[in-house]
Amino acid sequence: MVENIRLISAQVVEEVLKYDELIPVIESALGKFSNRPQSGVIQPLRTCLRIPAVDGFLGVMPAYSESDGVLSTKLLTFFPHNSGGLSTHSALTVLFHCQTGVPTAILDADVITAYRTAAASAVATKHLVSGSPKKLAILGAGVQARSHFYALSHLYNFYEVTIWNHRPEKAKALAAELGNHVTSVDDAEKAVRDADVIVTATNSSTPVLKAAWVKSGAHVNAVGSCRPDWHEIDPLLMQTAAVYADSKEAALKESGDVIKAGATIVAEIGELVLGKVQPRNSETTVFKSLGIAIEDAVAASLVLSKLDAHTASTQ
Ligand SMILES: NC(=O)C1=CN([C@@H]2O[C@H](COP(=O)(O)OP(=O)(O)OC[C@H]3O[C@@H](n4cnc5c(N)ncnc54)[C@H](O)[C@@H]3O)[C@@H](O)[C@H]2O)C=CC1
Ligand SMILES: O=C([O-])C1=[NH+]CCC1
Repeated sequence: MVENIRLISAQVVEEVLKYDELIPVIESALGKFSNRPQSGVIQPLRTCLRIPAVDGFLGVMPAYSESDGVLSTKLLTFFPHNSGGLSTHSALTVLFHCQTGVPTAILDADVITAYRTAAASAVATKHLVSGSPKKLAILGAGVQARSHFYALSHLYNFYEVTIWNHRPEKAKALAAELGNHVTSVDDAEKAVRDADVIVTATNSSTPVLKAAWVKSGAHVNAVGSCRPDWHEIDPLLMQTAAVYADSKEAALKESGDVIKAGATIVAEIGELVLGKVQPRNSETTVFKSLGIAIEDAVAASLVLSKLDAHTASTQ
């Protein structure tokens, strides 16, 4: 059995996974997730095994989508104190044959996690922001900061992009890598001033974004602090903005931003995708992203179908 399992490296994933294909796939998955089980999606809340010694966790994230023909589980570790070039998140996705249950592939899921999370934020932004946002601000300068820049830039032509990080040298390096309309800003308040779209993607356990800094009508993709006792957003913003989530169940159990602020979730992004809920114009919005297993399942399936198409075209 093990000899027939395909092993897909991060490098191969990076070569084939493109936002023009991934964003619609994630959009469809979010819709199906919010219409489960009728849509054929089955996905429980992930199991997070805490590792107190390193302040981290091991997450187990199974998902099944009948219509996509995909059964998978992602195994993910978050070790926030990793340093010296070692990434804080490590992930594998295992795919199984839907009829036989036989494992078919193991994918390095580091790149998938970076891309599918940013693709979900792109979907949320598309449904919650009207018109053409001009300024993007990113708090954090790690893996998710980079993937969010590319996914959101795939949808919009930002005139200005600012990056803040608690270690300014990382923000400077990322800004230099991303292009000449991207600048690093040492003060988080200045970085988000007048921003139309804000991304928070840090490992902070305390708020990095204050309500008073956010322009009225702006949209925030709140990507970090996926733990019930960590928060990255000022509770006042969570209480006053219209808050959306990828999963209401996950937001209420896993998100310190939601739990500590006692925030109300207006709707899931999938409900917007399905047209079940209409966004209210011009309100300040927050997308509380936790990351859901169905995103990993369909992204992994997309990678394999791209590889299969490539193989077929070269035979
Ligand atoms: N919603 C989702 O689906 C996903 C969420 N995440 C979360 O997004 C966040 C960022 O993830 P990555 O970019 O992969 O991590 P990373 O480790 O690559 O980057 C984290 C960034 O946060 C900064 N940082 C670390 N400690 C900080 C502190 N105390 N205050 C302010 N900034 C601090 C680092 O300098 C770095 O710029 C994490 O909280 C992670 O758990 C990650 C993957 C998926
Ligand atoms: O869904 C995911 O992969 C993650 N959510 C929080 C950390 C990683």
